[in-house]
Amino acid sequence: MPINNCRLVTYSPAYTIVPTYECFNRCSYCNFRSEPGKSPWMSISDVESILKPLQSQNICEILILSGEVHPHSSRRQAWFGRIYDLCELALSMGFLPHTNAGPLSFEEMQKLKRVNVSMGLMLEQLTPALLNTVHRHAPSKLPEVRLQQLQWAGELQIPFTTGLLLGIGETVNDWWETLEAISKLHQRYHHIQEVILQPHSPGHQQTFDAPPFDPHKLPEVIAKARQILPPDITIQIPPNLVKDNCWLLACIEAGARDLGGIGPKDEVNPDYPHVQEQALREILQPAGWELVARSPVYPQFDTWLSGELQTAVKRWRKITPVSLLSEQQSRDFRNS
Ligand SMILES: O=c1nc2n(C[C@H](O)[C@H](O)[C@H](O)CO)c3cc(O)ccc3cc-2c(=O)[nH]1
Ligand SMILES: C[C@H]1O[C@@H](n2cnc3c(N)ncnc32)[C@H](O)[C@@H]1O
Ligand code: MET
Ligand code: SF4
Repeated sequence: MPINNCRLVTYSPAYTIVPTYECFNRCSYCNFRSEPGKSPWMSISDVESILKPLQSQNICEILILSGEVHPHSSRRQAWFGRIYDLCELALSMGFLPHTNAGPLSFEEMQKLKRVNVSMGLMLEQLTPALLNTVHRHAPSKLPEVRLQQLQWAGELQIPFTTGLLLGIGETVNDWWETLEAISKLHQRYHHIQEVILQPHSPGHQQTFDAPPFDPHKLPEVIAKARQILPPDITIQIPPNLVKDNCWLLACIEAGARDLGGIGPKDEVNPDYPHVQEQALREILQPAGWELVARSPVYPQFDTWLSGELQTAVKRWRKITPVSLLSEQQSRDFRNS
């Protein structure tokens, strides 16, 4: 089949490191957090022994996903320092780090840019109504704090991942408003590489008593998001949270083109095992979609990275057929 007619869907071969599960926020849908002081922090040598055997496994991304220490806590500096050191270690071992550790100060973001090829933070939903419900005890989820992160990422030229958590008590109109806000910031800074549309998926620990987001609604949300978002932003959906294969395909037909980081465990949704590469291929191929590995930084952002990071990324570009990806992106762009 000529390359032009390939229909491509990407994913990032990834492994997740959790510096700590402790978090001063209590989002009521969370199945990840533990109480402050109750989760030991990962040491550099712990992580080194985890990463060593992964070096021969074609895993490119190390996702650093963390619970949060309060910005005014006396432990904040040590927490941040640990995250920085873990990123530096992963990089020195040949991996490409992507960090989502909640909201950071401008200076913290500036420092982490040196050791991350991209970073991320979900907007969840911008409506302040959630501050009385799921986010009542989660100061990090203040809409203005989250939007500020996206703006700083733009100012600092950090390739950025953001997204919406669907089904946490928001209205349909709230989806479009949150997507419009992402769109607006991207038009100013051109820094958003992907938007995750994440269906709320109840787990064993959460106190928020609501059903999973109805997967039948997802294709419709994706189609409208595709209209609102600029064409150079990729829409990502997590395949482990869209159980039915037909609906996964419907999401792709509706405009999703990426399946996110895939590794041995989804730390955020531990009750929903990641669907592995081969199984995904078997769902996609009969419908004419080819699954392709990508790196955690999209090729159009390579020039925003330091020389050292660019060298690390180039090693992976040799194995990932990015020429195919750029081809698809420009095609999607033309068709939009
Ligand atoms: O396995 C997961 N990966 C998650 N990732 C990883 C993500 O799929 C990749 O790190 C990016 O696509 C970069 O390759 C996130 C990254 C972010 O920046 C923000 C939110 C998430 C959420 C999840 C998640 O719930 N589960
Ligand atoms: C890392 C991201 O994971 C998402 N997240 C947190 N809890 C859940 C859940 N129960 N179901 C789906 N996604 C969740 C949030 O959007 C957070 O920002
Ligand atoms: N605590 C961060 C956030 O909510 C990232 C991990 S959430 C499980 O944004
Ligand atoms: S979702 Fe993130 S911020 Fe909220 S409690 Fe869980 S770890 Fe903390």
